Amino acid sequence: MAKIKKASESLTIMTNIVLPNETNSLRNLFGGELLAKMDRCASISAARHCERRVVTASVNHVSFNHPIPEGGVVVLESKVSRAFSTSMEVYVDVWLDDPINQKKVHTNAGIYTFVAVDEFNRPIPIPEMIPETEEEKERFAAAFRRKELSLILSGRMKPLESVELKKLFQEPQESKKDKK
Ligand SMILES: CCCCCCCCCCCCCCCC(=O)SCCNC(=O)CCNC(=O)[C@H](O)C(C)(C)COP(=O)(O)OP(=O)(O)OC[C@H]1O[C@@H](n2cnc3c(N)ncnc32)[C@H](O)[C@@H]1OP(=O)(O)O
Repeated sequence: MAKIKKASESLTIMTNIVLPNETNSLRNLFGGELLAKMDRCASISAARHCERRVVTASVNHVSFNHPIPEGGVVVLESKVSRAFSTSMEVYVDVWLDDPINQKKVHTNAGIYTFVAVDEFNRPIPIPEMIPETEEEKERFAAAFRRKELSLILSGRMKPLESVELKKLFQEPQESKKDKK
């Protein structure tokens, strides 16, 4: 197995048409259906990166920005945004694609954490990941903060133990001097 992989090697694209049994009373794609599709897409990206079995450890963020109507073509695109020791963050973007008018609307984004596990479901080390594009680099840079936040929210880390997250709430030394 490669020790270092590119973000693009985990790219996974899933395209579906929204069927009536997947919709809510407004005849838009039901949120829970979308979450399941996002989890499936992201888990394939995670497995592609680490070439191992993976489990979902947390769903860190999902935004619902635009409804997806019955009959709509929904495109999910996921990639590993950062690999840690045994866990990895996966970013999922969702678009509503109108193939007739050739328009694409970004409807959702989700951030998932997966852990690679062995046959006894114990976490195992995964390859490092290198971001290449500007977007991959931005997502990579912010992923450590998000991991800390997720660990704090799940009770696995105390807020004061965080490194990157804490920096967001600390005033820069320069501005402190200015106030004196
Ligand atoms: C060759 C193969 C080809 C395959 C080809 C097919 C491809 C197609 C793939 C289909 C793949 C199916 C995908 C099913 C996806 C589900 O549906 S899985 C079902 C739902 N999930 C579960 O049941 C998981 C249940 N939880 C667990 O088993 C354990 O809690 C876990 C997640 C394994 C963690 O175990 P643990 O003993 O607590 O381990 P611990 O060392 O504390 O943490 C491990 C890592 O997770 C991180 N972590 C733990 N919790 C969190 C959290 N809340 N937030 C952030 N990070 C966290 C830790 O920080 C640590 O990270 P690293 O610093 O090591 O990177």
